[in-house]
Amino acid sequence: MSYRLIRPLFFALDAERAHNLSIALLRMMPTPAPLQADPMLAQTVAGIAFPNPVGLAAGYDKDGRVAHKMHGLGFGFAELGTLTPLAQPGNPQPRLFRLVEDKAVINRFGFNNGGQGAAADRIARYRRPVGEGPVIGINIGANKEATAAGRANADYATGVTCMAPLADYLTVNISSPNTPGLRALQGRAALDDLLGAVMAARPEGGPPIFLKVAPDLEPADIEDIAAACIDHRIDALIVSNTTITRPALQSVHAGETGGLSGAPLTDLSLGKLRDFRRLLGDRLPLIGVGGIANAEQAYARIRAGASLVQVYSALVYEGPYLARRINEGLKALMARDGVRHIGEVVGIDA
Ligand SMILES: Cc1cc2nc3c(=O)[nH]c(=O)nc-3n(C[C@H](O)[C@H](O)[C@H](O)COP(=O)(O)O)c2cc1C
Repeated sequence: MSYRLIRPLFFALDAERAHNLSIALLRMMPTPAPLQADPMLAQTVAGIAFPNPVGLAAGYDKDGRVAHKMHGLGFGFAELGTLTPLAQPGNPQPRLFRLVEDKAVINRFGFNNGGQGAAADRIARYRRPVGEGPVIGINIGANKEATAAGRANADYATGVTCMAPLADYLTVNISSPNTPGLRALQGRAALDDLLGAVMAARPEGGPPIFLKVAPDLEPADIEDIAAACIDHRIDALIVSNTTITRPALQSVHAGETGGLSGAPLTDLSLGKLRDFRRLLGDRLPLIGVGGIANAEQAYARIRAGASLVQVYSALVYEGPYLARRINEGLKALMARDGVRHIGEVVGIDA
């Protein structure tokens, strides 16, 4: 059935209920056969073979309930989480808002999740050895109390130890705006301590470590983060999380507190990706996320320096087959430009 017909039913529900319904529907879907690598789109990034460059961004499947089904919708990889060591309820509802006129979302979930232990048991049931199943990233964060008490680093180290055996890659998320104090970890001294703790916790032969940053960064922050990533041998940088800024918005929910994502984030995220690419060249793979809703935007992000892209908010507006459409569209754009493999255009417009 076309998503255009079902969308009004979802939009009639409160946004968090609609989200939970979509997860419930995916859980009922049989586990799909492995996705074949697409010869034009497949790439190896940070040592991982990605069948195509379009991934599911963190936050949709916080507890790892459906990450192993997303390749059935055309996603080349799925990032689950953010998971914290201990379960926590997150902020009071309502905490998720659709800004329909703006094709945007505001959320202030605050890392609601069932904790890493429960998720680890669940993921272990569907996890396949590297190369035999879907590419799964696990995004880790710190509990609210630990962050408030200045013990966030220990939580990240715990996350690495607990989740490394189950992940193709781990993402250190220091960029959610809904845990007070979390984004302060992006400062140079704090980041050095954090990344030191994370890399020390990574087991021998463990998965690559990615770092996910906010779009609300000054040029000096960007320089510090880039330098810290190189110093600590981070494997890839994800740019970006949601913004706490409010570009001109139409929707009645524009004034809600939280992180803004979707269409109003496109240019901001693209700009920050360019800034990182300018500093880093091809020394560190970049993953572009923020306001990507079609193949043209994905292609622009890749040409600006992203080896891979991720989407979340646009799924709300465009439906579950968005990844498949972006991949088809990417191939059409590449054929138009005489490009035979996606790797040829990474950073070509940087
Ligand atoms: C409802 C919602 C929840 C999110 N939760 C997380 C999260 O737990 N961890 C994280 O790293 N990013 C989270 N994000 C951020 C997304 O992964 C992504 O970086 C951001 O939304 C920009 O992409 P988009 O414009 O395609 O949505 C969340 C986004 C939304 C909309």
